[in-house]
Amino acid sequence: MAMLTKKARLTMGRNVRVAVATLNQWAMDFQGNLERILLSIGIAAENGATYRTGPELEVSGYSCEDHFHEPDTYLHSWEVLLELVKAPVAQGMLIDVGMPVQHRNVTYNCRVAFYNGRVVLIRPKMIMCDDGNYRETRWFSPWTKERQTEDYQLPRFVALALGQETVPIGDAVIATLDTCLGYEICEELWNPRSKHIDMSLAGVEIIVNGSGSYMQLRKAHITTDLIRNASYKAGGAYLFSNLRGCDGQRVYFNGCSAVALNGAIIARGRQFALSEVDVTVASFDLQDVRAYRGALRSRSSLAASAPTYPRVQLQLELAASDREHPGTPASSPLDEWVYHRPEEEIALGPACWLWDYLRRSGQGGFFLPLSGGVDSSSTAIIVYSMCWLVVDAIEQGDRQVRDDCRKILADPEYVPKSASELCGRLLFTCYMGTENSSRETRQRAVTLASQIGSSHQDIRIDEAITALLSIFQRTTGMMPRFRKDGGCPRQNLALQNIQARARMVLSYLFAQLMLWVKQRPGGLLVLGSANVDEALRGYMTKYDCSSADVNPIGGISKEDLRRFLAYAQVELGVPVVADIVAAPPTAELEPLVDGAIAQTDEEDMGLTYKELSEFGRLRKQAFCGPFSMFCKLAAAAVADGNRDPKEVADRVKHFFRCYAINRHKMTVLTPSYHAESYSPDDNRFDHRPFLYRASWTWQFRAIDAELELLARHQTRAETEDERHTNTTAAGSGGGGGGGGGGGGGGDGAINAPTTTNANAASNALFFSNSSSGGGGVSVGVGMSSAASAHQLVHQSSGLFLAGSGGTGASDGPGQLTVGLTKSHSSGGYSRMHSNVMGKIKDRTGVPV
Ligand SMILES: Nc1ncnc2c1ncn2[C@@H]1O[C@H](COP(=O)(O)OP(=O)(O)OC[C@H]2O[C@@H]([n+]3cccc(C(=O)O)c3)[C@H](O)[C@@H]2O)[C@@H](O)[C@H]1O
Ligand SMILES: Nc1ncnc2c1ncn2[C@@H]1O[C@H](COP(=O)(O)OP(=O)(O)OP(=O)(O)O)[C@@H](O)[C@H]1O
Ligand SMILES: NC(=O)CC[C@H](N)C(=O)O
Repeated sequence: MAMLTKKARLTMGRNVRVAVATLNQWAMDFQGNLERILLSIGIAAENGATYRTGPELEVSGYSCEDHFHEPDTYLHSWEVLLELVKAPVAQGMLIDVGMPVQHRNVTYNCRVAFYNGRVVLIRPKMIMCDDGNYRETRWFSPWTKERQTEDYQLPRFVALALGQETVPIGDAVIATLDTCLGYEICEELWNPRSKHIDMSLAGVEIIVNGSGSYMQLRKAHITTDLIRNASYKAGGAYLFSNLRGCDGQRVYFNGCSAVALNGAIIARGRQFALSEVDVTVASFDLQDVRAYRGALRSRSSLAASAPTYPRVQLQLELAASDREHPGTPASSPLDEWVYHRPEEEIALGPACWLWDYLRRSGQGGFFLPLSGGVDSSSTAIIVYSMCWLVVDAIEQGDRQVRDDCRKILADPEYVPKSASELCGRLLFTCYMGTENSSRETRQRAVTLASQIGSSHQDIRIDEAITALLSIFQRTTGMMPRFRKDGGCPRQNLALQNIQARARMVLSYLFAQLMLWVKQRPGGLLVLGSANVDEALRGYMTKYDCSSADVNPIGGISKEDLRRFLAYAQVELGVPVVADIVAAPPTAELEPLVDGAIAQTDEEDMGLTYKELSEFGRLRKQAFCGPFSMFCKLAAAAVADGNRDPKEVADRVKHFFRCYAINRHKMTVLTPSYHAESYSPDDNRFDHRPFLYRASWTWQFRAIDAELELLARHQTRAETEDERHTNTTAAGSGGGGGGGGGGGGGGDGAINAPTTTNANAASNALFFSNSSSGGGGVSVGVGMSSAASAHQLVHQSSGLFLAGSGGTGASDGPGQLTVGLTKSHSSGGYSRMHSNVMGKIKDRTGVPV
């Protein structure tokens, strides 16, 4: 007991209690943004925090874009800041907010810190983000004067109200009486020269990151890994605060605000949620930072010579409340952070984004043309998932969600009874059959609607199509015919497209009037449901039902949608999904043959959805033109021995031809939720021309030359192979191929070939990861004779093996990463292909 008391006394007075806010802000909504920031400050105060931080550009909203060129945006941001500085709830706490600031005619993306009625520091972002959907340098300049500050002249109305003329702006940190705090704004963490490194070496103990990081499938682990690693290597506390939700653009900000201490996450917020304000509070002992850093000897010797930072001195103790009311326990490291699987991310992310879109658009619900196929069914189920989230939030007492729901439904007393009951009010689905529609799809649509509770209609649209065609016939005297009736491809296609487009026209009619029919005010948003692969290939009719108001699945691949549906079948209880997934995707625009579907998407496209995903990733993530895409795929095909390079060439050419012909469709793609890193959305994410020479003459010629070269290599290899086989048979007796893999012994052992594959002779290297020795490697080459590692390295112009013998690596000891480059005398190509563990990933964590 005596021991305990002593220990408690020793740890008293050094615990800092901090709050990181997750806010669902809205670009240009200064009123709403102010209210949400104030609410977060209030919650931080209630929880005893002495410091509150929030997301990037939280005052104006992140996605103001060209509004950042408008002086009004800066004026209104300062007006909001003044309200915050003067707010009673903000007194006694160190607070910073993200907002745009103009200084000497240059605009910066800043954090503005204030304390007890004074603005104490403006820290501009020093490394901007221009990847993916980001375009920060279009509006902001980075602060480039390292470790320097200048005087910022506060706007007159702020200066007069606060009695303060200037504040330091620049690369400085804040020193309180008991610790030191510095800023690293969003991309500064993602950059190889992260700012936390120099700051932590200079003794900054708390690193604060206000972010605007958006969701992409399979990306959530990255921020957490970066934060954890930053605080693991540099020691100290890392406070990460992110936006969440749709703030007026195609992206969904990712939440996941967190606090890390010395390499462990000690508090975290949710990734997906409907609530507008979440505050994550954590306590940590400053002495733990000092102890951890002191024990890192290599860090200490670097820190001893690290240059210092300008420090803004504040007469404030961050641990004051702990000293005054001792006994607050420090937060413990959390158990492992469990990430949502991609199918869960699809169930939650687009659902939350749709909710924000719906409530902020002022519309009364959604209208969805439901075909009973994978795409429109996924869209319907995402709306259903949204209804689950809404019901859950209301049950948890979220008044904002309840009020938004009542406003959308124009029913001031409404309380939802269940997700499907709410879905019946919010979602209007419609099957629009023609004589080409099958009984099965119609039935699936009806069943799905009944299982999720949507308000469903089943209509025939043949009359409309006949009417449109008769106008054409009356005018031209000609009537197009389907292929099966002797029509040419042009006629066949025109007859398909008229059905698809008529659906779009009818969709807008129903969307506008269905609430009138139900005697509710307002209209419905039309939902589109073309997936990312169809867009990439252009397998869709321009201005058909793929043209809508918004599309929750436009950034998601068919493969991922299938996974999502399998998940929804079980988790959301929609049994009909099993039939929907099992059915072959079809447009049902050509006549049925004996009542059965005669047209399938994959046959029509000449490509499978799986191939489209692969091509899409290579085009966008690996930045492949036709030639290097062919080289990569041909190398893989040769290595696997399962496909002829000529066939690969044909498919790559077909893909690029279709892509080029249809790229113009991307210019009118329905705005969709950004989810996939290979999205072809040309609004922001994938900037390309929309008028191409579709024959790709130069590029395809290069493919043909490479094909020829491969064929020559193959013939030579086969001849050599034959010669070696004969020699071996004549009595050498040693080293022949065909041994099993994995024979690596001690560290770095490189063994004899493990595989025989005549096809692979000139191209393929096989690596296997030894489990028997740390970092043991066995290498096999597709030649039947024994070859030494020396030879291998010699034959390939570059061969990289990275073996880790460390313990505790996520894939266990002996993990390997292998890259191979090989030059051909004819101009050369390179590959990064043989990745044993399948672990080569792009920046977003997607295997490439
Ligand atoms: N470079 C360019 N810039 C701007 N516009 C360009 C253009 N090239 C052609 N155009 C115009 O584009 C139009 C042709 O495009 P569009 O009318 O869409 O027609 P189109 O692409 O020829 O045909 C539609 C395609 O989608 C398939 N489809 C239809 C319906 C449903 C589904 C499904 O998802 O299951 C698939 C159908 O089998 C066919 O392959 C023409 O008006 C043409 O003049
Ligand atoms: N019979 C139909 N009834 C209602 N809507 C339809 C019908 N056929 C197509 N649509 C709408 O047009 C969109 C594009 O049609 P398409 O034939 O390309 O379907 P898809 O992209 O394969 O999607 P799905 O998997 O939903 O059939 C569909 O997602 C759907 O919203
Ligand atoms: N706003 C930013 O600086 C974005 C940083 C980072 N690349 C991300 O995706 O989160």
